[in-house]
Order: sequence, then structure tokens, then C-alpha cells
Amino acid sequence: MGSTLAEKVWNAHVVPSGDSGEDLLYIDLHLLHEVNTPQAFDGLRASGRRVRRPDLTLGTEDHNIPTIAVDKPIKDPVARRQSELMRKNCADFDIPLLRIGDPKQGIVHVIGPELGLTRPGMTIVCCDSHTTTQGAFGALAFGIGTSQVEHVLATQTLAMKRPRDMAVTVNGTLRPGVTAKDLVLALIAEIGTAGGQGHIVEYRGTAIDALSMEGRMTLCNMTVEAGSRAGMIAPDATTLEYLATRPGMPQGAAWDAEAEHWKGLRSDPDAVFDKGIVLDGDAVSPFVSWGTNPAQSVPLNGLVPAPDAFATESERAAARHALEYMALTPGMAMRDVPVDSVFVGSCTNGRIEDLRAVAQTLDGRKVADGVRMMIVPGSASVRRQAVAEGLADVFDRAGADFRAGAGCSMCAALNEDRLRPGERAASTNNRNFEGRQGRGSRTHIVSPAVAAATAVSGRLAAPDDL
Ligand SMILES: CC(C)[C@H](C(=O)O)[C@@H](O)C(=O)O
Ligand code: SF4
Repeated sequence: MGSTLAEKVWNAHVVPSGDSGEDLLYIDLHLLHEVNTPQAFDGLRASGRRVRRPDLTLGTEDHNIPTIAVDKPIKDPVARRQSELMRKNCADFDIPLLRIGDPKQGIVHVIGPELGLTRPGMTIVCCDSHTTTQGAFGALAFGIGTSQVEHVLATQTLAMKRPRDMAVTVNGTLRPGVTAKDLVLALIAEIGTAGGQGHIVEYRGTAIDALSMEGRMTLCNMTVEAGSRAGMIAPDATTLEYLATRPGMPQGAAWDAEAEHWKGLRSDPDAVFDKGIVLDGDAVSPFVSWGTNPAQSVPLNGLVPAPDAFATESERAAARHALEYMALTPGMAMRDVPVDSVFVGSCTNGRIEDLRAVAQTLDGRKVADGVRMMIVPGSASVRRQAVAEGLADVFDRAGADFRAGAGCSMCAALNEDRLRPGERAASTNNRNFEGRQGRGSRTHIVSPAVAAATAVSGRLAAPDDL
């Protein structure tokens, strides 16, 4: 019987250890941000341990930091304290840190790939659930908790039981205007927020092959919203093309050898998956969330569902509750839902391709009266590129607020960028639970193209509607 991609990467990292029922995995890259890490460093101090491989560890500031006045001291006292702690911890333990204002700074899941740190076949962990983003490169990448962060810092290893394997095959072709974001929302709507629980998902099929690296990252990013441990896509020509442009890549014969090895990282034809689902790429259309979890999503062409339409009482109760929180009426066309605000950004959709898609729709148009649109780059490098390509001018002319600083911003409202109670947003982020974007906030998860069209129309819309 052949092996899956996940199994191959896993097995290549198992460090011989006692028979504990768990494998001890060697970790190739450990990323850190300012949330969820302070206790791990306190633990190291308490036990008098050092960081074993600071050279395989990198920190960035992303969650709490402001996205305006990036050159000034942080005003918010909580955010300032978090950053100060992060700076002290990284300095004390010799870990490189990309601080606010650093040209390489950005959201942790955006900078790994951008800086060429994320490579096929690696094991990558970070104190953050959306670490799964980096599985787009054929790496095994997932989020870990604070005590595991401490363990990896101290030993560069992690004890874990290997998750099961799940294949998500997307045949056919995504139609023009349909993006990886729509695909992943459609997938989660189908399998539910626990549909991938205990599994590493491998995406395959012609619609996946055709995705750009940015699209693949969006897909793997939201894989965790289906409860999955990780998402992976086997490296191919698209992956190699992206990697070839990244800093620090091997050159000449060394590159050829590495590329050969990477191309071999794929599931064997006779590999057996514990679970599988097949989707028709041609059938996917722009998707939007109506409720308070990402599975509560429907096609933009669809209607706000009636709670009675759900199969189980728990789903019906969840739908009733979500509709009340979201102030929506069953039967209302999603296209008739008006928004107050539009947020473009996050580790799901804050990369250059996302900003290009937004600019394409905003070009020559204006954000609707009464709607505020905030665009926050996923990294400082994305921002520089957006300026260089003229996207920033398009955003300005349209009346959107293109922020100077990169970070999580209104994705999680851990800095001062947040929605007011009751405010409704179309947002390119990945989570829409109650209060996610500020107390009482109402989030509709959308693709960048839908976000842009919605900003112009003032109601949920796709570019074709304009
Ligand atoms: C703050 C962090 C731990 C959290 C995560 O793990 O995902 C955040 O990034 C989020 O998206 O909710
Ligand atoms: S952008 Fe949002 S989802 Fe991504 S790491 Fe930051 S808070 Fe989490």
C-alpha cells in the first residue's frame, strides 16, 4: 500500500523515542507572534531552559499592532504591553523578531511563504490555528497551543499522534469570478465545521492544480475552519515557480536537486485515505456566509435559509440563534443584504493577488455613500508591491482606506480596528463568530472580488452585478 503526502512528510520527521503511543516530530520551522507566547517563555525561564534552535525560530508582530502610525510608539496600553513582552522574550532568547516598521514584518502566515522560509516537505508550527495556510506548499503546517510552543522552543520537537488522512478532490474548473475563497466556503458548508476533525486534508484534482499559490494558501488557511488539523497540496510547477522568486533559495545544481526532491512529494497512486469527498469545481459559485460560523454559508445567488430547512434540531437552533444575531430574515436574497463596512485583509486574503482583485473591481468606481472600506495589507512587502503596481492609487481614488501598516487588524479586532456593535461587514477574513470583529459585530465572510463589488454597491454583490 502506498503512502499519502502527509504520511511521507510525517515519517521523514519522526525522531526515535520511547514507545509512548505518540510520535516525536522534528520541527523545521517555528513561527511566533505576540499572542499565546508569553507563558511559553515564562515556562522556559522557570525551568532554566534555553531555546534549542533560535535559527529555526522567527517572531513577528501582527495581532495587536496598529495599522496606522506604524512609525510611532504603540498607543493602546494592552497592545503596547504585548509587543514589549514579545520584544523582551525574543531578545532574551536570541530569536529574530520582525517588529512593526520592519520591511519584512507582516501576518505570520503571510511572511513565511513570502520570505522563502516555507518550503515543501517541511514541518512548520506556530501558536496560531491558521498556520495551516502554509500547507499550500506541501509542508505539514499546523497550529499548536502554548504548552506545545514551550516544548518546541526547548527541544525543537513535538509529541503527537498522526492524524488521519482525508482527500478533498475538486474536479473540473472553477468558473471565471469564482475563487479559492468561494470553494472553501462551499466545502465547509458541505462538510461542516467538524467535517475534517482529526484529519489532515489533502486537496487534489484539476481545479486545485489550476489555483495560484495565493489561492492555495486561502484554501489551506480555511481548512482549519472545518476542524481539520492541516491542509496540504502536493508541490507542482506552480509551487516551484513561486518558490524560485523567493529569497534564499538554492541556486544552480542545488536548486535542481531540491526541485527534483520537492516534485516527488506527492501521495502514491495507491495511497489510501481514511475519508474522502469529491466536489465539482464547475458547480461552485461565489459564496457568502449568512450566520455565525463559516459553515453557515450559501451561494451569493441564494437566500437566507429558514431554520426549519435544517436536518437536525441542533442545526435548527443554531440557525435561529445566528439569524437573530445577524438580524436577517429567512427568505431574504443574500444580494439584498446591505452592509455598513467592508474589510479586505487577513492571512486568508491579504496577499497581493487579493489586492489586485479588489483593485480590478474598484478601478474607476467609488465606495458607496455611507459604506466604509478598509484594506489592510497582509505584510509590509504586500503594501510596497501594491503601491508599486498602482493599486494604492486605485484604492485612494475609490475612497477606500488603505492602511499604512500590515497586520491582522479587523480580522480579529485585537487592535483598535473594529466594527461597532450592530455594524455589518463584508469581510475577507475567515471567522464570523459573535463578536469576532468587535462586540456585537456582524460578519459576512466573502472573497476579495465580492468584497470590492459589495463596497461599490452597498449590498452583497459580485463584480458581474455592477
Ligand atoms: C490569536 C490567535 C491565537 C488566533 C488563532 O489561533 O487563530 C487568531 O489568529 C485567530 O485567527 O483567531
Ligand atoms: S489575520 Fe486573522 S485569522 Fe489570520 S492570524 Fe491574524 S487574527 Fe488569525
